[in-house]
Amino acid sequence: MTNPVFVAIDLPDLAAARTLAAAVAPHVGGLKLGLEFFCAQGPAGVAAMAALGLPLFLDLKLHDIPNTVAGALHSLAGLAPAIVTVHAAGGHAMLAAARAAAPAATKVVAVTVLTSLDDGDLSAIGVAGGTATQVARLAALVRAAGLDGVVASPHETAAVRAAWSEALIVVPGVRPAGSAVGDQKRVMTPREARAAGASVLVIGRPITAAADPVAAAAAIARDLS
Ligand SMILES: O=C(O)c1cc(=O)[nH]c(=O)n1[C@@H]1O[C@H](COP(=O)(O)O)[C@@H](O)[C@H]1O
Repeated sequence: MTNPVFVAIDLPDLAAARTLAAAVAPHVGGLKLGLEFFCAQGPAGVAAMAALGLPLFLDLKLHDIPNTVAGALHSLAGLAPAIVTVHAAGGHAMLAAARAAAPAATKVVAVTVLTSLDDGDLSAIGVAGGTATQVARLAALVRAAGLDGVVASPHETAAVRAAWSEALIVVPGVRPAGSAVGDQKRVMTPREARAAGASVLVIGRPITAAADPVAAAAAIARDLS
């Protein structure tokens, strides 16, 4: 079975990112590059990381009017990432435009409710009903717009899987027992998240901030095998 872990290389420096990614590569299934790396290194940096040969998840969480999101995806097309992210809250037209603009081989997934938010945070931005209800609502919207899947926390993964069996469910908020939760609010262990139905586990600091990142990645891979 393929390793479901995409390690989040949240670093601004290309040399450091390459060194870390190359070291943990034997123990992960892919690399995730997000805003910290992209804002510092841009598409050229992404291409340099792609040269390491692992599947690449480009997490830019695009959220704008449909024309702009489509344009951003056209601009990224040469990178041909395995997965890209947009925000589900951008609405049906934006989601459909994103899918249409991305290369066919790129999976487009939409972030539902960030794993750093809880029910109180949602209420503070005017969303009533809690995280589970909001994730279910947005996952249905994402599916109707023709996307490949969603980003959701481990807490909502089983419900999304039950409602949408073929979805690519990308799951951050993953914490091996004993690792610091940090700014994440809806978390589970790697095994629990996979058992709930996750397709991809996004894991950053429990690997990258560990005293021994290679040992941390290897331990997670062993635990999942
Ligand atoms: O889209 C994401 O990858 C994402 C969505 C979400 O709701 N929560 C979330 O943490 N992420 C990303 O997943 C990674 C989690 O990193 P750690 O908290 O260090 O494991 C970060 O790169 C976040 O940008």
